[in-house]
Amino acid sequence: MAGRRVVVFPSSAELGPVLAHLVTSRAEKAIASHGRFTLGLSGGSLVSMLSKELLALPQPDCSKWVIGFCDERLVSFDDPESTFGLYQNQLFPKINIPESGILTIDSSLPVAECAEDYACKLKQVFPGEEFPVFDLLLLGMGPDGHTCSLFPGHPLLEETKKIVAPISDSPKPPPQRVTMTFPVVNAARCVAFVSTGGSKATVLKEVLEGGKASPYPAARVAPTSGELFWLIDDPAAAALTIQVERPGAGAKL
Ligand SMILES: O=C(O)[C@H](O)[C@@H](O)[C@H](O)[C@H](O)COP(=O)(O)O
Repeated sequence: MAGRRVVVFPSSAELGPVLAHLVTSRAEKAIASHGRFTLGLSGGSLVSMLSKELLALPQPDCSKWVIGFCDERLVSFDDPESTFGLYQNQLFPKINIPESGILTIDSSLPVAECAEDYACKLKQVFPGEEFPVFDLLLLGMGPDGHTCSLFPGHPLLEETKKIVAPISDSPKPPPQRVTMTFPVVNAARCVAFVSTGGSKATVLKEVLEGGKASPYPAARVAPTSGELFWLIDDPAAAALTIQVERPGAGAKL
């Protein structure tokens, strides 16, 4: 791992622009080095924060972006629970990303087939790679320490072969989902968690300070050779005793 950076902001208002800059700077770097930018998105509060902040920037050229989903709920795209549906409402039509650059699940399939179908789509985009190497994955963390749809104590935490796995007993509804597995998450060139709010403070302390024995899935995110950022706000950081970065206005990561 290139080293973990825990970066604390007073609130989402200061965090958001730094997140947007992280995305566009990693996009520029990736396109310059290998001609495209592969980005994995998560749901939750990230959707509105990222959409708002990216749209506030001078329009980035997204024609060479390829977007996938770190996890997705098995519901139709017009269901308010669909992560793709939320981004489709708030972001995608407003940036110049080609439709072919958005890798969606086929929610009409049964969950196991849906996971296989999504894995095939990823393999086509990352031919020849045992595990897809995304340029940037944006992750959230639930108050139970889950990330993607990888929940505490679930057998999927031990998955080492599949790149995408089905889950039909998600403790958080909706129960049927597909999720990237840890080998994919940890193969990424850069992973950034975005976690805000006081409800995260206790679990965040366990995840960041609990060492290797931590039972929380988010603590297992440790890119093999990529960067790892935790972008958090003061309420989420309230219980931390480790050293953190507190960037000033206009900071760039
Ligand atoms: O599929 C889901 O259930 C959500 O996407 C979930 O995994 C989310 O990423 C975390 O709960 C963090 O959400 P917040 O950032 O909104 O706290």
